[in-house]
Amino acid sequence: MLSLETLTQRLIEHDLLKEFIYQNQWSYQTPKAVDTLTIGHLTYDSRTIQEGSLFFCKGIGFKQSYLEQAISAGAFFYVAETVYEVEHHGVGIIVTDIKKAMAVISMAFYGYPQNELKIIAYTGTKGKTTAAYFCKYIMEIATKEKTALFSTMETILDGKTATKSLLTTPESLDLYRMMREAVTNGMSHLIMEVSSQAYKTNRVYGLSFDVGVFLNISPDHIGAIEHPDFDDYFYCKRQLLHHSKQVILNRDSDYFEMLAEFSRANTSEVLTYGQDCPEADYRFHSLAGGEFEVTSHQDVLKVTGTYGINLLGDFNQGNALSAIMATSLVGADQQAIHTGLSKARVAGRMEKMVTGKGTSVYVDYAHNYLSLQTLLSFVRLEHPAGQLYVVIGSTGGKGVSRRADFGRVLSDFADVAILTTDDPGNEAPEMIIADITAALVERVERRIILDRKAAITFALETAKAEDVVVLAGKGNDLYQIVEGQRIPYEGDLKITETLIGSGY
Ligand SMILES: CC(=O)N[C@H]1[C@@H](OP(=O)(O)OP(=O)(O)OC[C@H]2O[C@@H](n3ccc(=O)[nH]c3=O)[C@H](O)[C@@H]2O)O[C@H](CO)[C@@H](O)[C@@H]1O[C@H](C)C(=O)N[C@@H](C)C(=O)N[C@H](CCC(=O)O)C(=O)O
Ligand SMILES: Nc1ncnc2c1ncn2[C@@H]1O[C@H](COP(=O)(O)OP(=O)(O)OP(=O)(O)O)[C@@H](O)[C@H]1O
Repeated sequence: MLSLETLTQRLIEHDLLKEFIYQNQWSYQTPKAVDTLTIGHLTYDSRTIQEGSLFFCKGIGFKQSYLEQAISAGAFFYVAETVYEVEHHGVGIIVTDIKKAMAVISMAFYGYPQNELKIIAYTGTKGKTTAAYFCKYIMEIATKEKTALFSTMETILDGKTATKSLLTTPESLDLYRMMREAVTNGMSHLIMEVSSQAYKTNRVYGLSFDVGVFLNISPDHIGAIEHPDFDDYFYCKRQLLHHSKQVILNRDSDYFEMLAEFSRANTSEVLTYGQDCPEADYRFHSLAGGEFEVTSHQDVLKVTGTYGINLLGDFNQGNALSAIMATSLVGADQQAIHTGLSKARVAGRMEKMVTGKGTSVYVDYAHNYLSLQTLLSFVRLEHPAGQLYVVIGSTGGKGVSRRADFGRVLSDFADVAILTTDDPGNEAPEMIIADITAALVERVERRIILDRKAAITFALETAKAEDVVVLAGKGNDLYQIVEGQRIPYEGDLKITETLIGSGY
């Protein structure tokens, strides 16, 4: 519940209020006749109105007819950036920025649940989900299942029940609604991923985190519906550093010095980590068998020692170290950290299988330059002999620059590129593939097989024992996005398991 009076105060504090419209009159003050009213429900979807709802008119695809539908379904309040010529007996609240206003109103409506949670927030081009899951496994033990999670893959509000997420970072209204639900469920901690889009579209406007972790940065998400250029992408991403009480930075990240400067401008609580990096506050060194050793000149967190994780790749050890530091900062002890990390699994990330004839097969969610480059260089090091087969496509409608990037990375590492379908959206997969092959050097053998299952089957059939097959891009996605629809897909993992089971 929220009184109209409080809502007005909050909007004024944030300099967001333009005017009220009530009975065709405008005013800057709350209209007298309604200033004692309270708001009992918020929504930005005209199909979910309740009697007396406040409706947010927001979004690129917004139409006046949605407001008309909302009013006729009983919305008494609407918030918008412009006055709409509609028949309305309720209150129009006109603001300068609808997404900021939605964030400010939502946090007030849900009673500032962020103040009742210790929040770890992750950003970076790659590794957010993996590191968030490392934290989740640790905090599950440390808090006895009182940790919520908002990740790209799943949302957990009661410490154990996972539902599929729609966005990496939810819209502000959903964010605060879910935080409140988590608090009501007894959660004390929250781990969340913060995308660059979340800052660009003010989903996290006004929100501060207890610990903010910046993993890495590399050009991505640049295109018509995301960021106009790298500068904008990087600017949005580094906003996390201004909104975190304590910051953890990866010394091995590009632009580290700049990130450190931004962080220090906001907080003196900056900790760094890195691989075999003497300047880092915490360093990790890879040992045999997937273990790694953490050392520090001054172990304020009391976390030095040897740890083991199930995920391959030294980059995942870096992700794990960031999780060790972040969870320690919010109260996890070393025992919980050890146990949590040893149990952690992240579906579709670095899952390795071996076929009957002995070919190693990796299923991994790598779907941009940084991740594919990291993945293939790791696989090359692990399997220096034999040919490297890569089954890969690229998404339609967004991240267009990834296609040429994939061509370049495949040129550097792959022997055989099997080009296939990966969420083509409204584009023809053949055209996406043509963009990839345009950047592919002659040396790399190529084969176009649009049906992804057939492409995987071909790779497993053709690769010899000493060869290695990488199935990149889809991770554990069980759908293909085609023309706005999620079409069910068996999944790279399941297909591979079935093929191996049937004698491959
Ligand atoms: C730019 C942006 O923030 N887009 C999100 C945003 O869209 P929008 O505000 O423009 O709204 P819209 O979908 O155009 O619809 C307009 C409004 O009409 C309403 N409506 C619609 C139909 C109707 O009958 N009645 C009605 O009221 C809708 O509820 C909506 O409020 O709000 C929608 C939910 O209301 C999201 O689905 C949508 O995500 C888009 C599709 C999306 O997928 N964005 C991606 C790029 C994204 O944000 N990705 C990042 C991860 C990227 C990374 O890895 O870094 C993420 O955080 O997920
Ligand atoms: N620290 C890292 N550096 C480079 N690549 C990484 C790192 N961590 C993970 N990856 C690669 O990126 C892929 C995706 O990992 P993950 O899902 O954790 O990242 P994400 O940041 O959540 O990605 P997205 O924004 O696409 O959801 C992994 O499958 C792996 O190939």
